[in-house]
Amino acid sequence: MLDPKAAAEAKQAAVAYLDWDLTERQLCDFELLANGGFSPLTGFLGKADYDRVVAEMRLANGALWPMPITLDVTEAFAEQLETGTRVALRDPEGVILGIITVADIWRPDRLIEAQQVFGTTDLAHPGVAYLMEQSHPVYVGGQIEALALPMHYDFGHLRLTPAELRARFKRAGWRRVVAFQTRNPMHRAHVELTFLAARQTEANLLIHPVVGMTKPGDVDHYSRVRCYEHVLKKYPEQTTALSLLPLAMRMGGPREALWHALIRKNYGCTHLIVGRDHAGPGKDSQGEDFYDPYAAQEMVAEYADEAGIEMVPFRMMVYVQERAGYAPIDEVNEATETVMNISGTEFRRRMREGLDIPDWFGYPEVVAELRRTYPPRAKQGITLFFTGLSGSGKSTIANAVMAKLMERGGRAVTLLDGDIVRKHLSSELGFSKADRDLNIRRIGFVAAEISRNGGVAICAPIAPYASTRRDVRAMVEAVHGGFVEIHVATPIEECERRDRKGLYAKARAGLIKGFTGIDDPYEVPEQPELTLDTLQATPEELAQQVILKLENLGFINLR
Ligand SMILES: Nc1ncnc2c1ncn2[C@@H]1O[C@H](COP(=O)(O)OS(=O)(=O)O)[C@@H](OP(=O)(O)O)[C@H]1O
Ligand SMILES: Nc1ncnc2c1ncn2[C@@H]1O[C@H](COP(=O)(O)OP(=O)(O)O)[C@@H](O)[C@H]1O
Repeated sequence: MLDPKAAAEAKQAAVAYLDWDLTERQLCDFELLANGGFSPLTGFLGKADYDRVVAEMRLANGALWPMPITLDVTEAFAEQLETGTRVALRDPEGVILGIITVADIWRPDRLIEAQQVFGTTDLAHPGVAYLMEQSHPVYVGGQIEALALPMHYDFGHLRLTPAELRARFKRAGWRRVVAFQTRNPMHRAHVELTFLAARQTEANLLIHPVVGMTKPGDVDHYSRVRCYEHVLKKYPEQTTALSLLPLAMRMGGPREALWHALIRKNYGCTHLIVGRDHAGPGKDSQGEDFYDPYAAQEMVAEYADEAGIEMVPFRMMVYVQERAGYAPIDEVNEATETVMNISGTEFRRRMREGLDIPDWFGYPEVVAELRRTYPPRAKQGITLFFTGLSGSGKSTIANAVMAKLMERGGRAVTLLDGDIVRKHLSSELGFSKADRDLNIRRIGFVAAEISRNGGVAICAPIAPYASTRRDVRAMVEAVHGGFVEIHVATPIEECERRDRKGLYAKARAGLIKGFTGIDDPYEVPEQPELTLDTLQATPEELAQQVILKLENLGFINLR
């Protein structure tokens, strides 16, 4: 980090530089480059460092470093760069955080990078998927000058930098510190295993959860940190600390575990707990593990001397009924003792369905916290997404469903009818594919916000393209809302016969071009939650079908 005077001068000079808006991942990487968490790195990797890191887990000078930390940019941006160009790196609000002096510009072979770093090119691996689908094609390497650390307004008191944490350990006389890495909420088993690890290594304990980017679908960090704060109270204050790590994980298994060890060393730790399948990416597209579950432990143990930090293997802790307490699984006699455990998948299922979580598994405060964040379906926000041809009956049925939901009460209901949206939100848009897609994405954005806050969004556009509908589903599900796609499957002949607005006649006469179903496509939904036949039932009956489907899916509780 530059001192305040130098930073002010650098900021002045940066007015003349090119600007790059850091992506979410780059922002995380920048923070650890700037605060020393990624020491010995002092910038985004250049070509020679990158090549050797990818091939051998070492920088060009031989220092151990397993993960490529690169600044990926677009082709258009790269065209403006040459060696020596200085670029201002900005956060999403436009604040200049640092300056990179470009040393290398190259186009990496991302298949080779994926294969070497993750051992696979399978897109089911989140690290590979990010590399292939989200990262930009050109890499830029160079030293950075950091002017400021990214601003965080949440949990500021828990975000200690490496220097701050080391100083804290020093003040407290903590010479041995074992770090616990996690991206999940902590329950009793985690507390027991960290206790055990700290006791066995005669070390103090740092709970060091990742709050940068973790695996897509993980519990968001706000909720997790509130859980960690509850859990912290279970530990003796004198020997336990909690601090948040703004790392962007790659889910890279063994390489990632070694990377975690080097980072924890920078944060002043002497030991790292490495679990079974540490930083594991989940299952591959064949349903198999990507890595041997113990490869991460072996990797960290192998390089422990060079990394300057010891590996503490995490032993799976299970609840033993006869002991009314936890024990490492390898110390249990399964012939005479009853072992109990709830897997992560089973835990999530119980939360989703509002089922009981026993006290032996979770702390009631933590479970209550997670229930607030992940309400059961009957309390979740939902998006009802009607799709179908013009005149198929979307608005009519949507209005009837809205009335029935309002009559029940409970959730706030918002109707985003095609016509209303076209008038207010998308008034400047026409009916080209690009305009229709943008229109639907806007509806999706609003619906996701409504669902995020526990309401019901009823959408009724034509939405003719399957991929756009899929994107909207993903937007809603990303904020833990329920998505219910309802195909109003009225045949075109019937829509045309009704021709409520006279538009089909105009389209047939060639007065409207690109009319859906006439000379513009409508992709029939392949797996909607519900298909409605308007030839066989009245709007009222169809609305009632929608209500029953919502009950069947658990989104409303008629009892
Ligand atoms: N070219 C063309 N194709 C289809 N529809 C047309 C077109 N031009 C105007 N309209 C009128 O616009 C309404 C459809 O708007 P949407 O926002 O639902 O369409 S889309 O989802 O963005 O494709 C649609 O309203 P609904 O009848 O309520 O579906 C039509 O009245
Ligand atoms: N079973 C039915 N369900 C829905 N609408 C029907 C049905 N039978 C006839 N209709 C008529 O079809 C027309 C559908 O128009 P609308 O709801 O505006 O469709 P969209 O919003 O899909 O363009 C209305 O005039 C409605 O009265």
